[in-house]
Amino acid sequence: MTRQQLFEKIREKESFLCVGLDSDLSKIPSHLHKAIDPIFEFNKQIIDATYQYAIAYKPNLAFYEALGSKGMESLERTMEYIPKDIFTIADAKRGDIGNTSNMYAKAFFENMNFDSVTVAPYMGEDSVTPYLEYPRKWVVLLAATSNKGSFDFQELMIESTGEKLYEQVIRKSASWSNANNMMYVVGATRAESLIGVRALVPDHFLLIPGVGAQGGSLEQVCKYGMNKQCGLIVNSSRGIIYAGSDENFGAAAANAAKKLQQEMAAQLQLHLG
Ligand SMILES: O=C(O)c1cc(=O)[nH]c(=O)n1[C@@H]1O[C@H](COP(=O)(O)O)[C@@H](O)[C@H]1O
Repeated sequence: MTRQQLFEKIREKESFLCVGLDSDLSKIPSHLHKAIDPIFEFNKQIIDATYQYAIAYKPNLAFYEALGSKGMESLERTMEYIPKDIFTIADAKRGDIGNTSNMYAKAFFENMNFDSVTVAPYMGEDSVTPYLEYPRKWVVLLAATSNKGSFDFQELMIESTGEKLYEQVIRKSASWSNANNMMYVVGATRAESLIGVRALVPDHFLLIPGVGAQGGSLEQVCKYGMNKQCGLIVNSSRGIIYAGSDENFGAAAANAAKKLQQEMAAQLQLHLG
């Protein structure tokens, strides 16, 4: 999917909502355990319930890998089920030497047909560029993450440049070849960081996790992070998929997604008209 197609989808649906499929056997409603593939059954009903409000789905690989080959089958079925006009993010947070990254890129882009994959920048340019060689596919690079531990390294000041480490990550990676195929992760829990991020990458899309269960503010994220093409994909996982815990979980998820979508429509109106 191209940047323009993504923006058109956002306009059409008046939404920049990504539903995170962090689907956990211990949290899904108990009646689903009777199904042949409970995780797929759960995802299917979540997708049916939220599709009209969302522009993206983000399966978090940890939740599937934890279940071994059965989990990978659930993921494959889920990927087949997600409508083709929806942006997909493999939340895998990979990062390795170049020839291994080639294999990860093949796995996520060719084999599983994801539109994008989350990648950790710690190993530098040659660990990221293999993913960037795929036209219409995206790297979502971790920059300023939403968790408390993000302060351990990402906020460290680099004396020679006077910038924080995560700002260096963004500045440097934005100069790599095919960097147009890059998005950056910035946590909603640190919305004010978006001012500096936007100064570095005014046009790139940003993936913003951390609204909902982690308490980030959508309004603040839009105030500091929205650009002329919206430029934001805001994820909520637990706040949507576990909004309900019984047979009516689909309706509860739909309500939670609709509420966020309506807030997003108002923000799009406010900032883009
Ligand atoms: O890369 C991510 O998606 C991610 C980055 C980050 O900084 N913080 C973060 O929470 N995430 C992911 O976003 C999702 C957030 O889930 P909820 O807190 O339940 O909405 C999880 O799948 C996390 O792994």
